Amino acid sequence: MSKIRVYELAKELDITSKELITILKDEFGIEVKNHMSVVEDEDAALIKELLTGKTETTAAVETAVADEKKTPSIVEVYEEILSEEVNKPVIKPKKKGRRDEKDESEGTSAADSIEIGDFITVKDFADKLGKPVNEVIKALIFSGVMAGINQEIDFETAAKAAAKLSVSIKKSKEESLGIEEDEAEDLEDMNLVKRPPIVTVMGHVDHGKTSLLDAIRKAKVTESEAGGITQHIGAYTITLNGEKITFLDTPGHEAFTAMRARGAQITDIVILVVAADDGIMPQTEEAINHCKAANVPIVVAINKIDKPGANIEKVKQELTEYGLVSEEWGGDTICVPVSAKAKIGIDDLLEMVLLTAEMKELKADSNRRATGTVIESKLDKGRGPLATLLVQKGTLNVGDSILVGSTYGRIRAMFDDKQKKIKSAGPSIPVEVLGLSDVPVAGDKFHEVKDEKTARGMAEARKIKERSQLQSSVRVSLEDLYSQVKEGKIQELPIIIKADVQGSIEALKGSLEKLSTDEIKVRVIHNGVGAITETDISLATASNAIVIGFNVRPDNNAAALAEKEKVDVKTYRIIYNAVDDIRAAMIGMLMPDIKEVIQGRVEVRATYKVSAIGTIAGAYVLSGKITRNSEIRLIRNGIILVETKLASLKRFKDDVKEVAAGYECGLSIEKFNDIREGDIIEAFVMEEVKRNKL
Ligand SMILES: Nc1nc2c(ncn2[C@@H]2O[C@H](COP(=O)(O)OP(=O)(O)OP(=O)(O)O)[C@@H](O)[C@H]2O)c(=O)[nH]1
Repeated sequence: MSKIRVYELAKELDITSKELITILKDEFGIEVKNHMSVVEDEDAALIKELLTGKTETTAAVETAVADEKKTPSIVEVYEEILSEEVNKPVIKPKKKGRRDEKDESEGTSAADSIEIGDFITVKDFADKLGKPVNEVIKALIFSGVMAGINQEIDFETAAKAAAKLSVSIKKSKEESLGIEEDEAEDLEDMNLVKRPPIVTVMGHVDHGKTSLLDAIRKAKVTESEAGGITQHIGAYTITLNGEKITFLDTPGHEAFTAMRARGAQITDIVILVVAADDGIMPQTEEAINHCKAANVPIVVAINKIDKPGANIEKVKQELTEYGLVSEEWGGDTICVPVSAKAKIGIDDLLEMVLLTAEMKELKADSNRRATGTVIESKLDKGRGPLATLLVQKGTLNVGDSILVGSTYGRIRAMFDDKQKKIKSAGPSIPVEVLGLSDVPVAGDKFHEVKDEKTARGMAEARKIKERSQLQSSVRVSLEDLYSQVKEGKIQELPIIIKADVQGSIEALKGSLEKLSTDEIKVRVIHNGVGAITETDISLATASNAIVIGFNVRPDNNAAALAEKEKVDVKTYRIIYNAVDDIRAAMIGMLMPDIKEVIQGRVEVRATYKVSAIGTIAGAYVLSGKITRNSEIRLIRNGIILVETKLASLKRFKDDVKEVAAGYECGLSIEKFNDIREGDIIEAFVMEEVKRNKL
């Protein structure tokens, strides 16, 4: 293998030897002594690619920015649109497929329908449309994308803008870079063959998810295949009676929801583990709701049947309350009694999984270009970015070029779940791959494309797009529900309800679901008693739902996550108000509202009974502040017990106006004496907020 010295390579790249040594160490994990050390040719090629890649991206961004400054600036176009709006308040949409008479008189040859590939620059797009660039940029702005004349836009963005210009648009086969996402294509395809099911294990904490995954792996992998210990790469495949099953081996619903939140639904079947001595618990219920929301079939593993307290029939009874009626009782839910510990029923369970898979007729074409999803990824010091990919269609081979989210690469090496080097992997097979330019994000899709240059070009175009669209992700919120429905962005309003008692949930659920109209369906996808938790927020993120709390509050982690993910969380004390708000939001009549602003959180650390006054709390301000005039609510285990005002606020013996975070205080609450150690007092004020005008 040929080699190049550090100083030679540095010269070629126009950087100093010292800079190159740092890059070698930090980005590739290659330690070299000095400028005379040698670098393998393959490594040198990768470094060159990395550095030129970076320069090209920067150059592309700079060109885009420069273009925006030249003809015409986006801001100018935007201002023009605004002034047009003022002079001409009603814009009549053009009839689809018909040319505008203005167009006719000026003699522009506007097209009725055009074909483009996966990506196109704004300028080329305008040429194809036969429209002035200004007009195209305007249409793009109306579809929510700010793009300069030389910036590349993808097919989807172009399609939206074209629709605004009443031009129909098709993907051209020749210009397409090879991303074949069209599901319909597969249906027509004659090459479909059976593929293994992809299974996730879910269930309540300690019900035995990990033990079951281990039991399956040990029973089936080590016994049948030489090689022994399985590496954890996020997924593994087992064989039963010549049939394969792929397990995603991160148990629990976090992984499942995280994937769905990124739009990746990879699980075909869920094994729901329920401990026979414990029955259905809150996380079992959550898992059931996750599966229902994702429309994934469940096979129930009733675990721990070796335990003296095991009661299989009781579990089946409880399952019926969630609409899962076992087969023996005339339903269609398969329940298999197992013991992960005593290794009972494992084969039965796997057979039932295969049976369920057979009913689903899972098929894929293994002869096409590979596509699939990233299961796990990490940066390995020595080997660079590593990713576990689950192939979903086609066959992935060593040497293939792939685009993964906004990273790319050429597969240098591929390993199976036993760390055995392999050359190719077909549908439903997980593989660990080497050769990506960066660490991809779990849940991202990958696509094989024709060559590495194409992969890189597309990855860079995606990065630019990501930057320009960073702000504009669509999240459902009551404030702009109406406009989202009108624009056809959503047809369903999924809601998660958390409340202090089951009775309120039932009442709220009934009233809310009755609000459904032809245009928008209101659907409660999950409900539960207790505080709003992080899991509720991640389910909301994954399902684009809003969260309604009735007499309960989000805990700290949930509040932080909701803010980060921009999930709309609304809390109410009166059912009527909740129903009224949603009804108003659906018809675009949500009025300016009074919004509460949290001032601070205070923890009760001791209580004293004083006969003339009642209960006094010794408390500590955890965050923000509390003031004498604050409105307050007393929260115990996430549930609101009372909402009222303070009767007194003291520091030592003195009455004070406010106490800040980090200080202790004494307080009593108006007409409320049941204060206990550990209670949280939330101080807030009400402020009027303007809602978005429609
Ligand atoms: N007797 C008995 N114990 C079991 C069985 N399966 C699991 N356990 C025990 O139950 C406990 C919890 O099992 P895990 O596999 O860690 O449960 P998990 O659902 O993965 O728990 P988390 O990962 O914490 O959510 C462990 O102490 C296991 O040894 C079983 O079939 N029988």
